[in-house]
Amino acid sequence: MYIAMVSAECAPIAKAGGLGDVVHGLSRELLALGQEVEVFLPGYDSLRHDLIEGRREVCRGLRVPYFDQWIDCRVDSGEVDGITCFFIESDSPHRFFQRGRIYGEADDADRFAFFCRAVLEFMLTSGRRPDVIHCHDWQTALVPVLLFEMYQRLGLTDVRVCYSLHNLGYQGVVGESILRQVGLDPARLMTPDRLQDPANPRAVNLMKGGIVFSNFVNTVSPRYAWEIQNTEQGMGLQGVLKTHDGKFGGVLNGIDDAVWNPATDRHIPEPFDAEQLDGKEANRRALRDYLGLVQDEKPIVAVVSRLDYQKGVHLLRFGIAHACALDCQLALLGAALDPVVAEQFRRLQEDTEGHPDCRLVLAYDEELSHLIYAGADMILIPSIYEPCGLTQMIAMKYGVVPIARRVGGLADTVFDANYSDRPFEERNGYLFDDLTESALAAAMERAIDLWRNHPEYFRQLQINGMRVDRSWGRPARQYLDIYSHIRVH
Ligand SMILES: Nc1ncnc2c1ncn2[C@@H]1O[C@H](COP(=O)(O)OP(=O)(O)O[C@H]2O[C@H](CO)[C@@H](O)[C@H](O)[C@H]2O)[C@@H](O)[C@H]1O
Repeated sequence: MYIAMVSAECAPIAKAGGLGDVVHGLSRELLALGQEVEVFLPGYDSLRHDLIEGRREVCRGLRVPYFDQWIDCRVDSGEVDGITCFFIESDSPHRFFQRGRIYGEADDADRFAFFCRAVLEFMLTSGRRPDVIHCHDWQTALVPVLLFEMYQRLGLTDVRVCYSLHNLGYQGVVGESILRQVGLDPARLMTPDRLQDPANPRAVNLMKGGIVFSNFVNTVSPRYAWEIQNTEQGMGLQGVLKTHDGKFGGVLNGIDDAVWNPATDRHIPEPFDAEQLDGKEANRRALRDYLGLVQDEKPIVAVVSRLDYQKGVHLLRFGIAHACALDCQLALLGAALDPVVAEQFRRLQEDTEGHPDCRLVLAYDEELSHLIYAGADMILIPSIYEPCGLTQMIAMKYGVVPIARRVGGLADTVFDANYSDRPFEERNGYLFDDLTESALAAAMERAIDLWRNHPEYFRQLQINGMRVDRSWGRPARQYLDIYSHIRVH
């Protein structure tokens, strides 16, 4: 089968968060299963060019319609970890993808709408006829709309679309001129059963369009699939997801075990695995040295997160203080896009400067994240909502015990040490329900108490988490079933 991944991110060359990991890990696994996979990305200037092999121009002067004009594009191809990627760059004063970063620009919707039209135009003119286009999140939601409203008639006849929702907090709600930009007719599409936003009848909801026009829609865990159909977590899209229930499901993400494997990880000083957990000790020491924490036998509580509303930033701030109050060591690695949140954490960083047991690194640093996972004992994940969450899965692979809120994919992967109905061998962390400081504090106290007073049980929790197969094998086969189900032949 020929699968075209269309995405705003692909790790490690263009990653802002978990979406990049998923596109990379799933594509690699599909290739390993003998499928033909190509990934289509914007040609950002911020791409990690050093990690792209054999980059070359494959198309110049691709005319992509834009309102009643067109913009010339250039398409390059290159290999990333054996995956063939195409990079679409616009040659116009808009400099859509020459902004030094992936997201956060005032015209993000225009940029990605343009990308959607450009990808289809490239497929059409280069003779590509994927069996399935797999799109991700709001940025690529216009692909199925354009395909069914326009490109099927132009020649992409038997192409079908699988659309994955990674985060309903970003739906792409914008003015209707976005439709005119890509050549679609607002009068036809601005209806309650198509692209009209459920809350604002004058606005377009791009994610809703992706849901309506795709052949199959999934989100990234079964629990989040249920939550977004049945609770406020749907953020206004509950109705449309219910309407399209027959083509909707949850597929739990995997993690790439070539990247996230403590036995082979090149970024950590001492390899270890579930059978040789003692190897973790050298990594704990290395982490303390790297961050300038004192070498003291205290539990290391970590945070590795985008510092975003979704991740429960107010509880993270409380958790940092509480870990210190409980005489633990604290290592935070986080980056904030929102200036208010960035300022809050910058102040916290200032306040904790020089503290022997507390270090906040406010940056995006992939390598340091490996060392933190390898050295930490526990990780805080107090998310307000969590479609799947890779952090807890990576952490557990490295013998880190998650302290997480019971939502979305966290509820599907973390099983409470004390209160789970699962056998002890499957329990691997601590959960809390209420979005309150006291609920987080109680879970932290249970975890820290076990670490201090029953180290042999704590070790067993670590091992339970490490033993679970979280590779892409199973999810990739589930996606293949979906693709086979929707493809034409
Ligand atoms: N400052 C930093 N430095 C280095 N690395 C950092 C970092 N901050 C975060 N990371 C890394 O980024 C990834 C985060 O993945 P998540 O799935 O937890 O979150 P995200 O919300 O971005 O993804 C969204 O999409 C994914 C994929 O579907 C869903 O799992 C998730 O629930 C949804 O919110 C992890 O690999 C983590 O190690």
